[in-house]
Amino acid sequence: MAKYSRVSGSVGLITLQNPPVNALSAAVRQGIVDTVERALSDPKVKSVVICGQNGIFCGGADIKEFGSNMSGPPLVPMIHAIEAANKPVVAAIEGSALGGGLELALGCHYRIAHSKARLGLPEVTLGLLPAAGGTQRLPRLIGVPAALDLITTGRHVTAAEALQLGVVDQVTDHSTVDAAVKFAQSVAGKPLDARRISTYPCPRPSDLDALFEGVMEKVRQSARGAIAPVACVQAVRAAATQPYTQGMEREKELMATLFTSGQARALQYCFFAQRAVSRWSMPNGARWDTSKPRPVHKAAVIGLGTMGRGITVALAQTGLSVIAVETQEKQLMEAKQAVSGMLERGAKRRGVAPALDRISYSRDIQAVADVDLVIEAVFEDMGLKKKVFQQLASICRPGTFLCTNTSALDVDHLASQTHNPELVVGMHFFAPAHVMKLLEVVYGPRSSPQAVATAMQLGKKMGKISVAVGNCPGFVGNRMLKPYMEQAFFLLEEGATPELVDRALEEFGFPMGVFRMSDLSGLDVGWRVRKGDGLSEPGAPSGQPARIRQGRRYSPLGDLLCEQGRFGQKTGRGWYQYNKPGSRVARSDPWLHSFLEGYRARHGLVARRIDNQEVLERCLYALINEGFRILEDGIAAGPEDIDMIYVFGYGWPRHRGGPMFYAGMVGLGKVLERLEHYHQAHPDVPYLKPCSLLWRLVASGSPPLHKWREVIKKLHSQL
Ligand SMILES: CC/C=C/CC(=O)SCCNC(=O)CCNC(=O)[C@H](O)C(C)(C)COP(=O)(O)OP(=O)(O)OC[C@H]1O[C@@H](n2cnc3c(N)ncnc32)[C@H](O)[C@@H]1OP(=O)(O)O
Repeated sequence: MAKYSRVSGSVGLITLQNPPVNALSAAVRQGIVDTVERALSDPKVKSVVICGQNGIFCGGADIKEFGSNMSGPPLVPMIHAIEAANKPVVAAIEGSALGGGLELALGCHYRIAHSKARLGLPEVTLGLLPAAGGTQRLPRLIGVPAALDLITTGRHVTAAEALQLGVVDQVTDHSTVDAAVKFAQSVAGKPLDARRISTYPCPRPSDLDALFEGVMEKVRQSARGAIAPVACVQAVRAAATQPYTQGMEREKELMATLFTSGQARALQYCFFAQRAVSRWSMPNGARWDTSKPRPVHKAAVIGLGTMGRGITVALAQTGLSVIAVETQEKQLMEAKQAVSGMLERGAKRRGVAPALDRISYSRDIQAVADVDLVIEAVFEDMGLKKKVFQQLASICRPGTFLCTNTSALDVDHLASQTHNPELVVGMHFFAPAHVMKLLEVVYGPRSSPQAVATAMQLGKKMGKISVAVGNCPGFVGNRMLKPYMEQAFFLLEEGATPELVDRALEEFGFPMGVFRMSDLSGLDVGWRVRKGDGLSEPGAPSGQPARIRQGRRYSPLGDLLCEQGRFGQKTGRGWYQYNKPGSRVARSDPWLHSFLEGYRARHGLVARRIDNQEVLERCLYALINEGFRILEDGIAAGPEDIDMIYVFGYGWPRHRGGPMFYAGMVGLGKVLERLEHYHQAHPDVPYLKPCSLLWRLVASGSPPLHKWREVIKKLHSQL
């Protein structure tokens, strides 16, 4: 909808009305067409202002409409009609002007923005391109390199940057609508020919071919198989090389391919899933909308290793007072220096003052007595964590939330060390904690809804995508990683190389394959866990075959590498070799290849040819199968939670939507059939046995992902 009024005698004021972001739904587009026509035909109106209600200009096309048959007036002719108007039209931009919202503003003759407004063409993040003339008008207005940057990254710019680039004509700190109305009065009757961006020649850089080749190369590398960024470059190239009308044709043609693509569906799913995970629920019925978080002003971090330092930085940058505790003097000094450095670098990047004085450091754990919330981040050792929790229980004032940063340990067991287990939750950060967007908030059976709500809200304040999950070994992310890595090890035993497995996964879109990732995070991390689980020697009972543990197939390859001191990048050797310890450039290692050959020979294994499809099916379907088990167990409330954990924490390519979405795209029947096939071939691998929820979903006709919760509910009610 759009409201029309006449203000200051001669200005037609059109207000977009579609809360919460004034998205350009069919009704809004119809409203704009009608009100523009009305303003242009009213002889008393000399100029027009377009604004949005509730302090936001427009969040772009209505993404919810994309899946359905789009009705109502299309954007392109609507914007052309505005640009062609014989009365000046001014866009008054408050809040956001994004996507179709900015394209609408680019069709206006003038743009005035509030200093706090943000502008951008984020269509690429939804698997699309700005197809309402954005790829053709923006380069004509601000030049090809700047337009390429905004369109291929989708980044939002501040009003100040928009002014500097020439996207807007004026920035105000006061009422944008008042400023726009005044401005509209001042330009009434003035010639408009020079204000119609589509008529501008596109500035043609002298090194056009080199420029586009360079950008295309960069985009291909960072897009990891995403098609929209490539199409964006092609569309802008059309603006730079062809007349406007032909450029618009090219824009339309490219958009037609993107619009119906699986990647666009996946990315749009991610947009909504990212928001849906904040509406958490627990199996006991507690929910985000009925649980009130408690404010947290002062927090403490215990243990200043890599994780503790990152968490301290993230809390301080959020504006909290932080008490950072490390009992070892040397560690404390090193941590203080490292944290200050991280804060200073972050502040420099964001153009703000570093939050150094928000942190006080102490060697004495008693210093945390009066904080609202503690995050324990000591070494991943249950004995040590238990001791810390016992201390915290006696030091902290009543009501203090006690959180543990653990990647796999039993949160409930830690809660039992305190007098108030309802105040205990897990906060599983990902390294580096001040950079990575994911936070798993882990509730135990005794965690109170308020504790969960408080941790979720704190995560949000820290700029994290927080996902509430139940307590089980590995929670969601690491639990699903286990079958994925296990399959990768088995593939090596059967004839693959780390290079082959990694290449298949990287071509799928992961930034790093499983072995390069393992080298980066350190092979000793998994080794320690396997030792703790009694899997790796010497915990395993003597006399059992080397490749069987606890009655199932086991690959000791990772353990054998660790026994050789090959911990990955930090030792300069792992699944690959590196120039020196700490170096990041992985090189193929002939030693590893002959080690694998020797290993196979020792165990009577005959190497066979393994192709990309098998790598993907075995690694990914085993991981997905565990995802279904997690849903079945009620550890994650819905598939969106799992998908966002994988997209934000584990490098799952966003344009593939997350593992559960991907399973739906592949077809649940196909995933089931391939798992059955592999399980028949490897009956000693329980992770390959399709779980009952997958069977049930297939039996109920493979419903779309948004209907899975109904099937899960039914399954739970029958248990
Ligand atoms: C014909 C094809 C043409 C395509 C051109 C396009 O315009 S594509 C769309 C391009 N626009 C965007 O990508 C903007 C998406 N929105 C945002 O980035 C942000 O929502 C915002 C506008 C910056 C506001 O952020 P804020 O944090 O304040 O709010 P939320 O993100 O939580 O959003 C509030 C609710 O509004 C829903 N929503 C937001 N944008 C749209 C949209 N364009 N279409 C439909 N719905 C949108 C969002 O889902 C939230 O809804 P909830 O139900 O509360 O989750």
